[in-house]
Amino acid sequence: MSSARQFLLSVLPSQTGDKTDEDGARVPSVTLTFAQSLDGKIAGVAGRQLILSGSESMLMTHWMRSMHDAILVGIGTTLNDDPQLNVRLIPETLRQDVRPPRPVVLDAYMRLPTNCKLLKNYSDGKGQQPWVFCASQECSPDSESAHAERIARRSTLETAGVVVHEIPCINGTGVCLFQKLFLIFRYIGFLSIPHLLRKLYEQDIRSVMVEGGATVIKSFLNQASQPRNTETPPVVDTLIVTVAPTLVGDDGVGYKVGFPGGELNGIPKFTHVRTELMGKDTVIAGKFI
Ligand SMILES: NC(=O)C1=CN([C@@H]2O[C@H](COP(=O)(O)OP(=O)(O)OC[C@H]3O[C@@H](n4cnc5c(N)ncnc54)[C@H](O)[C@@H]3O)[C@@H](O)[C@H]2O)C=CC1
Ligand SMILES: Nc1nc(O)c(N)c(N[C@@H]2O[C@H](COP(=O)(O)O)[C@@H](O)[C@H]2O)n1
Repeated sequence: MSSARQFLLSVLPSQTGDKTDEDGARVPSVTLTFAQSLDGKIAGVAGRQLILSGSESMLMTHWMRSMHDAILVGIGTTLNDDPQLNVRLIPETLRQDVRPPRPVVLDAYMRLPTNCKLLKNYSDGKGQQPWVFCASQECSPDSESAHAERIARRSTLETAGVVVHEIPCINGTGVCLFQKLFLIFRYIGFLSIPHLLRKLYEQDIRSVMVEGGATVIKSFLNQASQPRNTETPPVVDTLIVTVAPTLVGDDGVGYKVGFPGGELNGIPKFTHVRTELMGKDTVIAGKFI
């Protein structure tokens, strides 16, 4: 067995399919993963895509993709990188048992371009049919033209081969009006991650690998920091970060953790599990507690 595969099997949770959220609803296990430079950047100036991972850790990422039912990115990454999110690097002889993962895009306003690689790969048989999660009607402006535009976008995407799922946006249910207005303003166009995970489980997704980008990483780290009762597992189970021995500089794109105004405000509790050298890169895996 390849050493990257062994590493992953030792750090990823076994897929029992019995994970539940705070309200007892079934949800998939979540792995958050990305590659960063020594100075904590995930992309170059103005978001330019950087190949940070060397061949060994990139192969590990493809093995990781093969061990998850779905690979999720935000629309920012899709527009910027035009990613494929499939399993290409595993040697042909070992690929027979690999089930291609489902590409999933968080895309509140259905901006996914119909000429993207995800759709091209699907039509060429090189990837699964992509799913877009968009904002449900109640999160969208309530005007006739906005309604018509939503229907038109959905129809364009579906005709191009996308499966569109509607879920609510972050709306501050259960908080006071002031906080609610703050949340709606701050997270405009952000989909509710608890609703996303439930919907994914309903669609037979038992494990999801979240690849980024910066905004999505912050959202999932924030979810991992949410207070919960002791029996409920964290929303994000595993964090696997590839650290490349390179510096990008202050103009590169980093990711943020937590919120100002409190030492541990929004910073999830994390415990180290294993570190492995893969070629030039260091791959660090840990769990949230
Ligand atoms: N080094 C690495 O491993 C990776 C680097 N990247 C880089 O990240 C950059 C893209 O990052 P971003 O622009 O921040 O885009 P992103 O991929 O994080 O997408 C963010 C967008 O997704 C939508 N969204 C809907 N619901 C959301 C939610 N609950 N939470 C967060 N976003 C939600 C919003 O429109 C939001 O603006 C690119 O430069 C790309 O190259 C992306 C993935 C991995
Ligand atoms: N593991 C890893 N290392 C890097 O150096 C990266 N830039 C990324 N980026 C992620 O992979 C997506 C591209 O995937 P495809 O090769 O097109 O399948 C990119 O959009 C990021 O999500 N990851």
